[in-house]
Amino acid sequence: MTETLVKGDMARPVTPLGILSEQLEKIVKMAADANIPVELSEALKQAYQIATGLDPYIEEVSTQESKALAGLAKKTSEEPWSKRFSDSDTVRQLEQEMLSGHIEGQTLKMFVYMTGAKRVLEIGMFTGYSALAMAEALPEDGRVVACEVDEYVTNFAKACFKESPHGSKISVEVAPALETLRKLADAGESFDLVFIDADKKEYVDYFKILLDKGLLAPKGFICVDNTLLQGQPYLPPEQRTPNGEAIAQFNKVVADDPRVEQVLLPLRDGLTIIRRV
Ligand SMILES: C[S@@+](CC[C@H](N)C(=O)[O-])C[C@H]1O[C@@H](n2cnc3c(N)ncnc32)[C@H](O)[C@@H]1O
Repeated sequence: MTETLVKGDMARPVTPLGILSEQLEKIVKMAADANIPVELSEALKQAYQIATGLDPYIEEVSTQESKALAGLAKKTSEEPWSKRFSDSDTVRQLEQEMLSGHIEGQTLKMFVYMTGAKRVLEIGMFTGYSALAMAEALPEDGRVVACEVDEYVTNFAKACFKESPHGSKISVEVAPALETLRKLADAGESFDLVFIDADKKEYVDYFKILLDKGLLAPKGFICVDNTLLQGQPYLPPEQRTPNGEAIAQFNKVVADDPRVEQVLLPLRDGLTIIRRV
């Protein structure tokens, strides 16, 4: 089984491991029709099993998501996103694969618990999975400020937040994220934990504003999603999409910035954790 998200039209692999598993599946099928040595066939099968078994196993032994999060993920997978865009309900083409999901959500929850964060900023909310996951780990007086540019998906998320006792900890700023970040900085706000997950081409700008304008609290952490972007940053540059190129540049900017230390975790599509030194 390759890593795809729940169900819905056109669910597709969106992580390096998911894509690798899909490729291995094709190779195993081709090998079955070819006259190859038994040893090669066995080695291929084992590589396929190791790759495709990893995500289901991690899911199986990690704490299950809450009912509210499971409901939100299901509702997101059932939404006809292409139609919403062609009907001009959404300002851009959104897709179910944007949702971070169980393991990343559980990881973000753990980060909130581990850091004792009280003020969380999310840049790129979509239907609210990661925002709600982090809210679940916050104390009663904790707060998530979520930046989202799309009105339709904001209303979708707000309806889901009502299904959770933690939804009231989330407030949404509906505007281009850079505008919201400048507004929050001007208001003197700062955050213990920031999750960047919006426009890949703006990642460098988000990162710089967070550090330059004091939005990141002195002992705060930034988590950045999709920093492996389907393997593109480490593939030959001619194979990269514009988003892949943007992420490759972002990763280099962070690596070259002496103000921070960071680690890129191979979780899902890549999650980089950054702190100020
Ligand atoms: C990958 S999704 C976020 C997924 C979400 N964090 C989750 O875990 O389910 C990216 C979201 O960022 C929003 N977005 C993209 N560009 C933006 C911008 N410039 N300002 C604010 N939101 C933006 C998109 O509308 C989309 O909903």
